[in-house]
Amino acid sequence: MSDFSQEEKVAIAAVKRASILTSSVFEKLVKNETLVKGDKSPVTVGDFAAQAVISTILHNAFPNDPIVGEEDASDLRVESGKAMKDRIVALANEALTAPLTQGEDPAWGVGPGKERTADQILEAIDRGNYPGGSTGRMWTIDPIDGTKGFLRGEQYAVCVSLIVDAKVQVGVIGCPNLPVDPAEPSKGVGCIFTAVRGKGARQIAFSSSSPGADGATISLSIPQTLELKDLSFLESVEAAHSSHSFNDRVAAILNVQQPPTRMDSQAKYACLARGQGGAYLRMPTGVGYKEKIWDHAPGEILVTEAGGIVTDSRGEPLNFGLGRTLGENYGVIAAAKTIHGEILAAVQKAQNEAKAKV
Ligand SMILES: Nc1ncnc2c1ncn2[C@@H]1O[C@H](COP(=O)(O)O)[C@@H](O)[C@H]1OP(=O)(O)O
Ligand SMILES: [Mg+2]
Ligand SMILES: [Mg+2]
Ligand SMILES: [Mg+2]
Repeated sequence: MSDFSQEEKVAIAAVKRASILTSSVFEKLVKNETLVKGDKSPVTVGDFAAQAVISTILHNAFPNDPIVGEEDASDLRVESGKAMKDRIVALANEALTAPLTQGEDPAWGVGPGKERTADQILEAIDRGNYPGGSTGRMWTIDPIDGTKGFLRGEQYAVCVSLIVDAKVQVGVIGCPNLPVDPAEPSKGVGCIFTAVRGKGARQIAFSSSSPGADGATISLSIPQTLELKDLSFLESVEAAHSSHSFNDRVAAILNVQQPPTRMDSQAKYACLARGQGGAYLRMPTGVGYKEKIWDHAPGEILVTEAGGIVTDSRGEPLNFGLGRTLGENYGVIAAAKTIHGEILAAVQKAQNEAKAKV
């Protein structure tokens, strides 16, 4: 059985190249480079180009593995999408052809001379159309998680995971805008979080030449001594994505004294894994939205490997084998092992109160 070290290495390289791309796109993003998708959410040239880069690298390294990616290229295949398509092809090629860095293998389809045609870039984006399921290997890609945070210049994440028989085995999350050291934000931003099942979770600073090379890699573990009153719930910035008022009620039940920490994207899972906040609560707003597997698979393994527990509000593990979504939305509760049970009980109490009101 594979120890998944090669998969982790490839995923880190893919996330790093895509993160450099998205950072540079933000600096140059112009108004006509964002579209609104059918579900009203925004998508930028950065989302499409980053998915093309990650999909190309994964496909070169593991040609038989299917991919569940957030984006598809249909809006780029029509005449009105031509200008965006040209820009995306240029951005993806810039990222794919950048010089090799330590540990990268030209067989992954990267390095000078590895330009792709426009058709190959669109094909790479559309390779993310796998419907998911409960058996076999599959990768997930969320090229920009928290696109609204990205557009505000705040937190977003570049997210990749490998799922085998419905269980996440590898998760990698790039956070280009996240301080490397939360205690000293002036020290610089940009980190990659990575976890392999049974092998722990680590943070690697972007500035590091390669994992472990220069002391910029740290092992992550969630402190198990945090008291409930000192929690600061990690929650979405966007009130439409998870219920702020429900979290306020849970905080009151637990006598939490700190205000919540609002942040976009799976950076919330990453911060929890390195000891910030103490818990991540994501309860549905009641509009029937189904959570996507690419929005939780990397975060689930990262927090679990750092010594936390991730469940839904029934206390069940998240089910990554139901297709592209997690199925009916029972919310997400992630916290240190020592306090997860108490938070879960408070969530269920708040749910019962809400039910009694209707
Ligand atoms: N109504 C919704 N409820 C929950 N999550 C949503 C909803 N609409 C979009 N999302 C997704 O929530 C994630 C961001 O969560 P957060 O707000 O915590 O950063 C994104 O993947 C976003 O999708 P999208 O990528 O299409 O924007
Ligand atoms: Mg999106
Ligand atoms: Mg997302
Ligand atoms: Mg996204």
